[in-house]
Amino acid sequence: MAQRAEQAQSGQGAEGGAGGGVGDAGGDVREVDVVVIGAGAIGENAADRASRTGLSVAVVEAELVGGECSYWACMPSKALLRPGAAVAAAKAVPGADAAVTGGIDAAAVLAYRDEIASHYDDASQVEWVEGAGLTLLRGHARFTGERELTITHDGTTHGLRARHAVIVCTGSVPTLPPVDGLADVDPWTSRDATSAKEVPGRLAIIGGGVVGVEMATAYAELGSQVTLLVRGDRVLAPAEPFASELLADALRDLGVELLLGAETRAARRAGGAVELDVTGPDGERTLTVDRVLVAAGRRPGTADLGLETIGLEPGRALEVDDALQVTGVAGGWLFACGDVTDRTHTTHQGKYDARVVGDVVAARFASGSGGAATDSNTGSDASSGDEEPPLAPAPSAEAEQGAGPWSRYRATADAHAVPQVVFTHPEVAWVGPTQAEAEAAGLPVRAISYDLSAVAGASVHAKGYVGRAQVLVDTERRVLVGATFVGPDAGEMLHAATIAVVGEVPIDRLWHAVPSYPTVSEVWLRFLESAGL
Ligand SMILES: Cc1cc2nc3c(=O)[nH]c(=O)nc-3n(C[C@H](O)[C@H](O)[C@H](O)COP(=O)(O)OP(=O)(O)OC[C@H]3O[C@@H](n4cnc5c(N)ncnc54)[C@H](O)[C@@H]3O)c2cc1C
Ligand SMILES: NC(=O)c1ccc[n+]([C@@H]2O[C@H](COP(=O)([O-])OP(=O)(O)OC[C@H]3O[C@@H](n4cnc5c(N)ncnc54)[C@H](O)[C@@H]3O)[C@@H](O)[C@H]2O)c1
Repeated sequence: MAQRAEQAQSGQGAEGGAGGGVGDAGGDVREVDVVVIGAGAIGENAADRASRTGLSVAVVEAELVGGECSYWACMPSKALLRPGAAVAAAKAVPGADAAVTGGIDAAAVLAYRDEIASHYDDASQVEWVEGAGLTLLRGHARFTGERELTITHDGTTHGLRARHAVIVCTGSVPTLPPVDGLADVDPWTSRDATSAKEVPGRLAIIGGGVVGVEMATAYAELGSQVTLLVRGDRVLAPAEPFASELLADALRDLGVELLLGAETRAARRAGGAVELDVTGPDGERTLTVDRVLVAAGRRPGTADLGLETIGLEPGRALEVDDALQVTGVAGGWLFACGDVTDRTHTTHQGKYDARVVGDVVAARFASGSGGAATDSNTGSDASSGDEEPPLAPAPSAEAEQGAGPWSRYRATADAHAVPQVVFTHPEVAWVGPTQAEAEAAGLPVRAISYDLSAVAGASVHAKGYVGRAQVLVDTERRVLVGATFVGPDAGEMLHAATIAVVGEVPIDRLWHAVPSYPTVSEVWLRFLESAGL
């Protein structure tokens, strides 16, 4: 590990990497085997895996190591959402409800959020990167040609050359919809909403996607009067329609004003407040709020990456194949994973792609000098000491060359079994296609739906439990292709479905997977009974 780091740091000498040609680098050029651009969760994992056959790997990061997920997305947003779920869970159990005597303490929630976001300090993640034997380079990376980059940090520019491969993991940035005057009212993006220091009295949210519904839930529970402006006819449009309906009811119960079919036309300041002109099914209306959160989607982080120097268009997503190699660039040296590919939009699926691309790079460009596996959480040697030998062999060029779907070298699940948990109250969790998507793809599916409140475990879990689940069965292959769960803690029920879908477990075999009594998971038994078993 240490050897890899040293090689990278002394690259301009020991590794024979000195020389010009790397943009405006002033002759100061490092050379490593592999460069990873972006040290978000995805870049960190790709770099760690890529280093497993002894390749020297440098990770370049312009902001905080850990990326969006750690400081401005998954972790802080869940910290804002968890208190509301915990209070609601206690209030739903007779006897326990008496213990809830006050409302949510917004200031304490924001302090808890800061703690979960490591107080916006990446020291522990830097320690992990260094412990894994990777070289961290602070700065903004830009391509200047094939496998060649410049890194700009604090006004100084250095060159960096990858001997074998570059993996782009630069994530995504929020989009600002073309609403007249919106940019002038200092709108919040998801970064501002997840790192806010105070709770606005009146909050308008533009966009009813994942960020919109999660932040509407969090801020309503923290005490804001929230208006959710949804362009389409339902919230959370990628989910099953029944999930959108249950979620819309829950948001209204929380006091969120839902404006469906709403188009925001213009925004302007009005004293200390903001006015929004909104057109909807009931005509025109002007909304006065204290803050506007824009949650209208994201675009890939490729605008300022020098893509034009390698024949790609800046601003566009990097298209990749199932080995995460960028298509449209010759030479087999460019890879990408995470949000920047537009192929995955969650941390867990991006990290799956990162494991695949890391193994592909480790196999294709193996230096033969290493081969020790590291634990991606600790950076420690997983194969040292008296431990049992690993059950899976280290990446190898031979294995990768013949690799097919569902091998560790191909991100096959991206097209079949992507799990998504939306941490609203109730949670909405699904894997695989929706019924409409499956039918559009020509799959012979039958949907089996069940009211979760009718399961014995639900009556114990919460009085007045509200939830519904649905599985999609391929009637020809007799396997599950998708599932959706809506209810308290529904996200915790999802992984069983993901395993059934990925494993293509026949429903006749699933019959033998007996859910424990009295858990809400007993719904699995009801599904199979409804299928005729
Ligand atoms: C509010 C919110 C909540 C979310 N909640 C969840 C959730 O609960 N669960 C979930 O699975 N997903 C969630 N997501 C999605 C998840 O955050 C992303 O899918 C994930 O962060 C993508 O990781 P990434 O590494 O591709 O990008 P990022 O995390 O954005 O990392 C990219 C890194 O690259 C760096 N970078 C960019 N350009 C350069 C450059 N030129 N040079 C050097 N460095 C550069 C950036 O500084 C950044 O650190 C959420 C997203 C949002 C917005
Ligand atoms: N729990 C999680 O896994 C989680 C949580 C938050 C975000 N994310 C990810 O982050 C990404 C970004 O989330 P997001 O919610 O910003 O994007 P999104 O694409 O999920 O939703 C954006 C929504 O905004 C709407 N929209 C676009 N322009 C609009 C306009 N002018 N007026 C009104 N509505 C408009 C779109 O129709 C869409 O419904 C997503 O890919 C999501 O998967 C994941």
